[in-house]
This record gives sequence, C-alpha cells and structure tokens, in this order.
Amino acid sequence: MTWEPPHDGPLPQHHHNCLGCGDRNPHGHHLQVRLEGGALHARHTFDERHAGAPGITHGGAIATVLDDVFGFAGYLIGQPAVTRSLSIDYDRPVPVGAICDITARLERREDRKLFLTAEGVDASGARLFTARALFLVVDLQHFHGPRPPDSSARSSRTLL
Ligand SMILES: CCCCC/C=C\C/C=C\C/C=C\C/C=C\CCCC(=O)SCCNC(=O)CCNC(=O)[C@H](O)C(C)(C)COP(=O)(O)OP(=O)(O)OC[C@H]1O[C@@H](n2cnc3c(N)ncnc32)[C@H](O)[C@@H]1OP(=O)(O)O
Repeated sequence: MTWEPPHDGPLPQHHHNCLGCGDRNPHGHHLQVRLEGGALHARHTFDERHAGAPGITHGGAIATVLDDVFGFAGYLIGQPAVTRSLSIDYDRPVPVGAICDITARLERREDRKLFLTAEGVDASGARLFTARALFLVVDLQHFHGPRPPDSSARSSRTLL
C-alpha cells in the first residue's frame, strides 16, 4: 500500500489514553493537533491542574504538550517516531487559562533522525517558549512491550 502525505486538517490522536492527545485520558491535555501548510498546530489552554507557581503553568506540563505535538511528526512521514531529545527555552510565564498557540515543524530529516522545532505564542502573538527535538523513526515492534491491562482502549481509529 502506498503512503500519501496527509492533507491539511485535524490529525488522529496517537491513541485514546495518550497523555497529550488521548480523548479518554482523564489526566490528559486532550490536544487536537492540525496540519496546516506543512506545520503542526495546536491551540491549547492550560488549566489549574497544570499550575506550578500559582497562576503560572508548570514547565513540565508545557514539555508534555510540546513532546506530544512533536510526536505528530510521524504523520508527516508515515512512520512512527519517538523522542530521543527535547530541549525547551521558556521565554515568558504561561498564564493558566490563557490561550497558547503551538506550531511545530519538521526542519530536516537525516535517515532515521527527525530534527524538529516548535514555538508557542499567546493570543497577542508574544513568544512564550521555543523548543527543539530529535525524534527517531522506529518500527511498530518498538511499541510491542508490556501493554496496559485495558486493551479495549485501542481501536481502528488509532495507530497503537
Ligand atoms: C505503518 C504506518 C505508520 C504510520 C505512522 C504515523 C504516525 C505515527 C504516530 C504516532 C506514533 C506513535 C506514538 C508515539 C508518538 C508520540 C508520543 C509523544 C512523544 C513521546 O512521548 S515518545 C516516548 C518517549 N521516548 C522514548 O520512550 C524513547 C526511548 N528511547 C528509545 O527507545 C531509544 O533511545 C531510541 C529507539 C529512540 C533510539 O535508540 P537507537 O538505539 O535506535 O538509536 P541511537 O540511540 O543509537 O541513536 C540513533 C542516532 O541518533 C543519534 N543521536 C542520539 N541522540 C542524539 C542527540 N541528542 N543529538 C543528536 N544525535 C543524536 C545517534 O548518534 C545515532 O546517530 P547515527 O545513526 O548517525 O549513529
């Protein structure tokens, strides 16, 4: 079967329990990631569950969201890929409850290595954070380790 690049629009979640994008993870961010002109986009609002200092989003929550948005790069190339390295510059505090627009791009590919960049901005366009990541393409065997007991969470609408 020939793989075709996806069209602009919403991309499928990684799987239902994914911490970033899974629709059935009660602790998840429920990200909805879209492809727009070759870039990955997510509009997200962190809430009180994601606070570090009062009213300010925890840096780890931002890292989770960035990692997951980068994880959609697999859809750009038609192969799964996982994080090998993730680096974040936190430029400004991200207020809890404020809209955050995240854009990630695949800058280049070298064999299995995907070099990615991302930026998050607030509603006024001010930069909140930037990030770089190295993802490595893996085969589906990579995911065939121990499985969660609730295998019913998988469906044909998801990859895993
Ligand atoms: C059939 C159709 C499929 C269609 C698929 C479509 C879409 C896919 C969608 C979803 C995929 C599914 C879900 C996952 C996606 C997202 C979830 C969010 C993201 C995550 O949550 S994901 C979990 C966290 N993640 C991990 O759980 C990884 C743990 N880890 C490992 O499993 C191994 O670590 C592995 C396999 C990554 C690599 O292991 P390895 O042994 O194969 O590779 P190695 O380490 O040797 O590195 C290879 C080359 O990278 C160079 N290199 C290494 N580090 C570097 C650095 N920092 N800077 C520059 N270069 C570097 C080396 O120097 C070498 O370079 P060279 O090849 O040139 O020698």
